[in-house]
Amino acid sequence: MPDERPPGRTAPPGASGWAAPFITGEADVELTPHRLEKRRLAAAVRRIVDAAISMDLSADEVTSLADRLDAMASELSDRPAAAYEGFAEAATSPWADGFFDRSPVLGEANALAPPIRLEFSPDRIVGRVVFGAAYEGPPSCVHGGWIAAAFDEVLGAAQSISGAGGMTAYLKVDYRAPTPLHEELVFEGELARREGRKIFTTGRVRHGDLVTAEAEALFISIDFSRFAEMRRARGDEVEGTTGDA
Ligand SMILES: CCCCCCCC/C=C\CCCCCCCC(=O)SCCNC(=O)CCNC(=O)[C@H](O)C(C)(C)COP(=O)(O)OP(=O)(O)OC[C@H]1O[C@@H](n2cnc3c(N)ncnc32)[C@H](O)[C@@H]1OP(=O)(O)O
Repeated sequence: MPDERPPGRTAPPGASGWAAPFITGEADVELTPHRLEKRRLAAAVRRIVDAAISMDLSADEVTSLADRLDAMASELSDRPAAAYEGFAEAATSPWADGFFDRSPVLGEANALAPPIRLEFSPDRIVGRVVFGAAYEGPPSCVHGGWIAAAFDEVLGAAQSISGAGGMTAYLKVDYRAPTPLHEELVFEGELARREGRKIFTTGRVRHGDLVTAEAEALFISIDFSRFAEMRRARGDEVEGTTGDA
């Protein structure tokens, strides 16, 4: 089991495999005021993105808003990027900010993320989300690439039910019916089977009673020292390796 948890995170009674402590440990990471403010900042940026794509503005209003936001963006991009720790999906998440805050799909502190809210149970992962205007593909429908990204994440979480975790080898999506924007969607993911390093998962997304897409994905569990290598390549200082998945 990798030993990259922050100090103080403990596995709950009965947890097995490396994944369960990571997932259930999410709740142990303190929601500090700083972390909550990062989430609030991302939520504000998300609203700006939504408004920028949806609002009916005159040309002058567009120019005025673009000037103000452009100035703010310049101010921010002049600041150096902060170093962060972690790996893989956690790589997008510094430990201090919990496991998923920076995820591009789940991250409440990442304005790019819709975000999807995951619920973990021993046999199933459920992800709830409302995609806004910025995610439009066909008119008033969610872009298929975002549906695939959501499945990658939900099935990526479902793989951990196997007690191991790794990278997506393939992801197949069957789009059955248009998936609406601005409506609650419920993604589900389960472990189908594990054969050695191969972890097979299946899932679907529902809008009410209607299944709008189904998916299957294969994940290959990997030795987490490979994440340590990727982090070194990124320029992180990484001590030792992290053990097997
Ligand atoms: C990220 C991990 C986090 C885990 C966390 C879990 C809990 C957290 C909860 C929740 C949310 C987070 C969830 C996030 C999820 C997002 C994940 C992504 O989006 S990952 C980015 C996209 N994927 C890549 O970039 C992979 C790129 N590919 C590779 O690096 C390699 O190809 C890799 C690691 C997949 C396999 O390479 P090899 O060298 O380790 O192993 P070889 O020997 O090639 O394959 C092993 C076996 O698998 C089969 N295999 C490999 N790829 C296959 C394929 N595409 N189709 C069928 N079989 C395949 C092979 O034929 C082989 O089978 P035989 O042992 O010979 O029977």
